[in-house]
Amino acid sequence: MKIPVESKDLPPDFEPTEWKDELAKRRPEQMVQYMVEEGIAEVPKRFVQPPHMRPAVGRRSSSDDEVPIIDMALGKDEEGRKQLHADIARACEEWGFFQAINHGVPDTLMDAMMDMEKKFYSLTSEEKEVYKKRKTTMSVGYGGVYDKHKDQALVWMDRLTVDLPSARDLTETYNLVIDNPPGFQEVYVEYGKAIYEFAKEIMAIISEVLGQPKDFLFKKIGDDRAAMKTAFNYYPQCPQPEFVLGLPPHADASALAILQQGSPGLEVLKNGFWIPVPPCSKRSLVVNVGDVIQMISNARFKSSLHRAVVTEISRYSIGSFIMPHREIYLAPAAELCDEMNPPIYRSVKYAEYILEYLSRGIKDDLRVVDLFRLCT
Ligand SMILES: O=C(O)CCC(=O)C(=O)O
Ligand SMILES: [Fe+2]
Repeated sequence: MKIPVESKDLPPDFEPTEWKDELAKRRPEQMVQYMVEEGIAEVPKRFVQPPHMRPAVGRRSSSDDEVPIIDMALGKDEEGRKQLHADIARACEEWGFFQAINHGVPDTLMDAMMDMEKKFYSLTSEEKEVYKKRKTTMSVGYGGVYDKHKDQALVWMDRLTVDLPSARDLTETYNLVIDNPPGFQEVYVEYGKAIYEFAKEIMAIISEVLGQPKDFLFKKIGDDRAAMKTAFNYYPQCPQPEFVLGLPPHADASALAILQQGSPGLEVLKNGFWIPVPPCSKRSLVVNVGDVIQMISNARFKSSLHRAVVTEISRYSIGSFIMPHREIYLAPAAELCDEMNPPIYRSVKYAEYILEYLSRGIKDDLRVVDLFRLCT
């Protein structure tokens, strides 16, 4: 199979995009996987979360309220489609999250991608380090995340991020090609396309739920200039999981996120409690609304805070983010606003939004969308 876009060195006058700060180029010995393989018995101080951030705080104990599970196969006939629309509307309004089953992404492709992720993390440190040195235009590469804010604890996670060449502005040709482990890129090209198609289907349904044509949301994020990147997250086993977080509470800056998880670890905040979202079947996909859809829908659909906790067992997840083109202006859609429902956000260029998102870190309760709220 042909790999569509080659990795190249960047020209000397190249201006990196705003996403460049998302992945931190940690030294090899600072990678979580490396530390764990060296056999540490205690979590280094830089990774210890302050008491109010630790995983046990605010975790829901009873289990009466669960993230909705939505059967995409309902959409096959007219009656079922109405039900599917109603289920997705409710999930996006109340939770901003749902788990999808019968979503159409082939089982074999999901398994193959997860196997490739595991193979990637089984490479030697030297082999993985190659991907820190390759230059790219987006936040793609290999490293840690959220390292920029010195007053915040480091996260117990290593990440490899790639982007889907067929879903991006082709003027940006410096994407990361993974040539080791062999076959990774080929599997990703197929997997990424299938996930992207699924995400477009969800956006079409959300558009119809909003009373708009199917391509409404996709057009709002730039049509063929929209992008998708995929993060291969690795949360190595932790000797003291009660002190750390794999990912601290955050809302996604994308339009949608689609997550494949190998084992439990994801939690979503609802009514002040952290609610675990374990995979509801071996190949379910978690779908969540990001800040972009919250803004376009004028907050009808919620981009909810979520986090990843770690355990004594290693965990892998694969998160794909559908994002507007950087030049797109985000704002509540005029079609969805009127006198009774005036826009609550001002318009902002997506590139500017990302700069804000990355400069804030995750220290406090501030939601980036709130920075663009209009005073009423
Ligand atoms: O791995 C997970 O469970 C969560 C990943 C996530 O929220 C993210 O990558 O933004
Ligand atoms: Fe997330």
